[in-house]
Amino acid sequence: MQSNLFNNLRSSILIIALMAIVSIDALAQKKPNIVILATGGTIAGAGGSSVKGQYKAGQLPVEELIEAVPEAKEFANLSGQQVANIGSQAMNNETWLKIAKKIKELANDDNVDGIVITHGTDTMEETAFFVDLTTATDKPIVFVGAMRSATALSADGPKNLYNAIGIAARKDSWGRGVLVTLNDEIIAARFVTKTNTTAVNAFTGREFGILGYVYDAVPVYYQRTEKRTTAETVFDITDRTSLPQVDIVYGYSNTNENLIKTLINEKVDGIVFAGVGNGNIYPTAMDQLERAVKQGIKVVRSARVGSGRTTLGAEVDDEKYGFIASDFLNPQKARVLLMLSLTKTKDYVKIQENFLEF
Ligand SMILES: NC(=O)C[C@H](N)C(=O)O
Repeated sequence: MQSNLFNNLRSSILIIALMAIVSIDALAQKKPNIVILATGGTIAGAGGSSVKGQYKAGQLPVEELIEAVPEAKEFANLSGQQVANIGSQAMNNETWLKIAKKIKELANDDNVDGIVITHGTDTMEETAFFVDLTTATDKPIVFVGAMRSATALSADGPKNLYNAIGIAARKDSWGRGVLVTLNDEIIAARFVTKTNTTAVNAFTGREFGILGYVYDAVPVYYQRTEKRTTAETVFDITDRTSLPQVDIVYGYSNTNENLIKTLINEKVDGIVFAGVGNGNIYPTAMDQLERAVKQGIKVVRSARVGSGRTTLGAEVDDEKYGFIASDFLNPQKARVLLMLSLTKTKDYVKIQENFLEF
């Protein structure tokens, strides 16, 4: 009698244990839900010939991009949403806000484990940095593009997308800020920049390199950025319908100061000067930038050089003129940070702090 009771108890414990193991196993095998947000670009581009360079960006819908990587369904549940279908040379504030708001919504959705954004490469670094600074989440957000159109011979888009989905699907990618992947490399949105007009290895992180590689959709990381990204951001665009007007003026020998006069007349909110060398400025342009600051326009000194730091108060006395030094941000990225800074403050000291922290 007693041994019967003991046997019953033993078999029920066994059944419960077995059920627990089965459900833990099912949980472990649960595929992550990855959303692909498509915005256009060469990755969705199509042309008349597979061997001629001519094509049009932003032609294929997101469903076709997903159909090109059926292998990714082995490790992720995929769904797609079309936010835009443009060449990224046509990217604007309105679409930035649309993309950033959509990403924020998905990041707050418990059913979403990672987000992949297909985007043209021309302005990818700007959109990726904008999203990096406006999405408070630890979930993986991965930008991906291609240098060859979807109809080109040896198109790089499908492999890049397959890798991007793999990056977004892995727990290891959480809390690393917005990531960009092309050509098997993973680069932080904060540092990534396009440095080649046509090559498949068009992107680099300059002196900060890559965060890791992605082999057959499995990311391997070697470092992380110390800069404040995603979860550590202070910027929020949820309620915004527009952004401050910030323009870039390119520096060169004999810079035409009328370009700056025009911006002053237009009452822009900020000017990024892509200076020569360490952000240096032609004398008559300097006079106009001084005038701009006096009229309440925020001026950031960056550099046209392509690498290196634009340092505070080296050949230009920034404190005297109220200029902000861009540190390691290139002009187009300095523009993004100045725009977002201006949504929070007009204090140039605080804006300078942002350029050292973000
Ligand atoms: N490779 C590319 O994606 C270039 C294209 N013009 C774009 O930015 O949309």
